[in-house]
Amino acid sequence: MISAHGLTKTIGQRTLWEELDVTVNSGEMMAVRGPSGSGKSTLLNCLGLLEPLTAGHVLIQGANTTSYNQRQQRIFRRDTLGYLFQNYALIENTSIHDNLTVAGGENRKLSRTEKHKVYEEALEHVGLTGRSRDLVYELSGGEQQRVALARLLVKKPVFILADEPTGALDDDNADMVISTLRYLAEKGASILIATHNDHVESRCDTSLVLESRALVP
Ligand SMILES: Nc1ncnc2c1ncn2[C@@H]1O[C@H](COP(=O)(O)OP(=O)(O)OP(=O)(O)O)[C@@H](O)[C@H]1O
Repeated sequence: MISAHGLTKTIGQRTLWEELDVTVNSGEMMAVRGPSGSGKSTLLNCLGLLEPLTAGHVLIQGANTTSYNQRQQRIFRRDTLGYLFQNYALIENTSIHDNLTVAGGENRKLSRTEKHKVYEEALEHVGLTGRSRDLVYELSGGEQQRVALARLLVKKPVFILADEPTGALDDDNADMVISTLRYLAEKGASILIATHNDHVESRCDTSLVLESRALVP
């Protein structure tokens, strides 16, 4: 579960959002909506500890992540956080298999044989059975997003941030993204999805709408 209170982000003279409260229970998906520039990606980045909040605090599974030092942040990103991007964010010049090996999470403690089984199950789940030696840069966009989903299935993060994950995909691949995220929610994850897509929002449990805010004079 994520429970965040009083979130404020100011960049230069501009306050993107102020005194925001965000709660996503374990098992839930929340859509983050709002016009372009309203700060959806920035909110996700702040919750993922990729950039600092101006104010507010965040509890994830009861731990106050806002007070984490750099080492704790690294461990959080390695073990707790899963990220899904519009541009897939894979290591493009290597194989699908190699991209799964960097998934992190509890998985890294498994034996080689056990890992292989986990990878194959994840690839089967996203319709890429037997493709683990394929090179990422030779895959279509939809297939690359399936690899990114497989990486999440391998890692099983309890907190997932998805930034426009269906923005560049056709309907079938977009459905694959949402149904896989739903599967991960059913396994206990809390998920935030920044999206412009009404259909994606309709598949979420709750919505958070950010407003476009004018520049402070
Ligand atoms: N590091 C930064 N330095 C300066 N401005 C920034 C920085 N990060 C974000 N911004 C600005 O903050 C605003 C919000 O950006 P953000 O990408 O979070 O919006 P968004 O709602 O995700 O937009 P979109 O829907 O177009 O992806 C934008 O005007 C952006 O230019």
